[in-house]
Amino acid sequence: MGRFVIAVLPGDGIGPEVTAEAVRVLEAVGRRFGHTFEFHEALIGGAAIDATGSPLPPETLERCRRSDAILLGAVGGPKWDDPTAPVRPEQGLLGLRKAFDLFANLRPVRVFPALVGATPLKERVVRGVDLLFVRELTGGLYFGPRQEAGPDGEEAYDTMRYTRWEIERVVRLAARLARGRRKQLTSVDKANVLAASRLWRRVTEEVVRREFPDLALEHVLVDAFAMHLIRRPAAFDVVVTENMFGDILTDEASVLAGSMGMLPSASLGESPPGLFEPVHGSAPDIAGRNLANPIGAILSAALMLRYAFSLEAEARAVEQAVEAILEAGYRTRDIADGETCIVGTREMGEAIAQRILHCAS
Ligand SMILES: NC(=O)C1=CN([C@@H]2O[C@H](COP(=O)(O)OP(=O)(O)OC[C@H]3O[C@@H](n4cnc5c(N)ncnc54)[C@H](O)[C@@H]3O)[C@@H](O)[C@H]2O)C=CC1
Ligand SMILES: CC(C)CC(=O)C(=O)O
Ligand SMILES: [Mg+2]
Repeated sequence: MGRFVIAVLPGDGIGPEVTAEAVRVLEAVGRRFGHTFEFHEALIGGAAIDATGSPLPPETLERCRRSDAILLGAVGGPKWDDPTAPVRPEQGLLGLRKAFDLFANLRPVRVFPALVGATPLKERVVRGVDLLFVRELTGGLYFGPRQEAGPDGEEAYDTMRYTRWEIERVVRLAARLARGRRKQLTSVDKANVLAASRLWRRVTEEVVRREFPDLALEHVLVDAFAMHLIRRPAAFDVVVTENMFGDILTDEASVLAGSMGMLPSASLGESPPGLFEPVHGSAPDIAGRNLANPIGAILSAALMLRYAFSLEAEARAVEQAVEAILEAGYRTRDIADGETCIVGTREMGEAIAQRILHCAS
C-alpha cells in the first residue's frame, strides 16, 4: 500500500477538464488497490502568467520538486498569443522539462480495436498498430540558441544543436525499451541535410551496434518516415527521434489512434519527478464545453503508475478499463462514428473510474 505525492498542473484551455478526469481515475485506483494519492495543484502556462506574471512560478517548481510525479494538462491559447508579449505559456512547459532534465518523452501509440473505425485510414493499415515513440525532449531546435528578430525585426533564427551525450542517453533508453518489446528500433533523422542529424545517426549507430547488438536498427529520413507512418505503421516498433521531429510525427500518429485526444505521454529523466501529460495542446476551440476527450490524460496517469510508481497491475487496470469502456461504445465527440453513445469529458472519466472500481480483474 503506497503513498504518493502528485503535483497537478492543469494549465489552460481543456487542461483543467482533462486533468480532473485523470485525478478521478487515480482516486479510483487508490480506492481499489489501497494506495493513497495526495494531489497538490499549482499554476503553469497562461493561468500562471495571469496570476503571477510568470509561466512557471517558483512556487510551482517547488511544489513539483516536493512531489513524486507531475500530472499536467496543457498550456497556451489565443489570449496569450501576442507575438510581442515578453512571456509565453509554452515557456512554462519547456522550462519545467528543462528544470527536471526530462530528456526522454515516451509517446505510445496504440490503436484500440474498438476505434479502428474512428480513423480515416484503411482498417488493414491501422489494425494492431502498437508503436512507441521516444522523443528527445530537452535539446534540439526547441532549446538551441535563438534570435527572436534582428534589429529591424526582419530576421530570426533557431538552432538545432545536439551533443554526443544528449543523443547517447535517449538512444540507450529507447534501445532498452525496444529490448522489452519487439526488438526493432527505428531512428528518424534528416542526415542528408542537417549536421545535427548526421551526429545523431553516427552516435545511434555506435551505441546500438556496440551495446544492443540483438536489436534490429534502421535509420529513416524524417520526410519519408512521415509517409511510412500512415502507409505501414504496423511495420514499426520503437521510434527514437529528436525533439521537433518527435513532436510533429506524434501529432500525425494520433490519426492512427483516432484522435489527438487519445495519446498519452511520459517525460522521464534520470530521477523523479517524471512529468505525465497528454500529447495534445489546450484545444481552445472546444475548451470549457465538456467536449474534450480525457483518455490521453487518463492513459498518462496509467504511465505515471507504471514509470513513476512501478505499479504495473494498477497501470494495466486503467488501460483495461479504457479498452472496456471503448468496447462498451462510450465515445467523446472526436472519436464518435455515428453509431455509438456520445458522452462528455466528465461522463467518459466517470465511466472509466467506475469500471476500475467495480471490475474484479
Ligand atoms: N503540451 C502542450 O501544452 C501543448 C500546447 N499547445 C498549445 O495549445 C494551443 C492550441 O494548439 P493547437 O495547435 O490547436 O493544438 P491542439 O492539440 O490543442 O488541438 C488540435 C486539434 O485537436 C483537437 N483536440 C486536441 N485535444 C483534444 C482532446 N483531448 N479531445 C478532443 N479534441 C482534441 C482540438 O480541438 C483541435 O481541433 C496553442 O496555444 C499551442 O501552443 C500545443 C501543443 C502542445
Ligand atoms: C512546448 C510544447 C507546446 C511543444 C509541443 O507541442 C509538445 O511538446 O507536444
Ligand atoms: Mg506537440
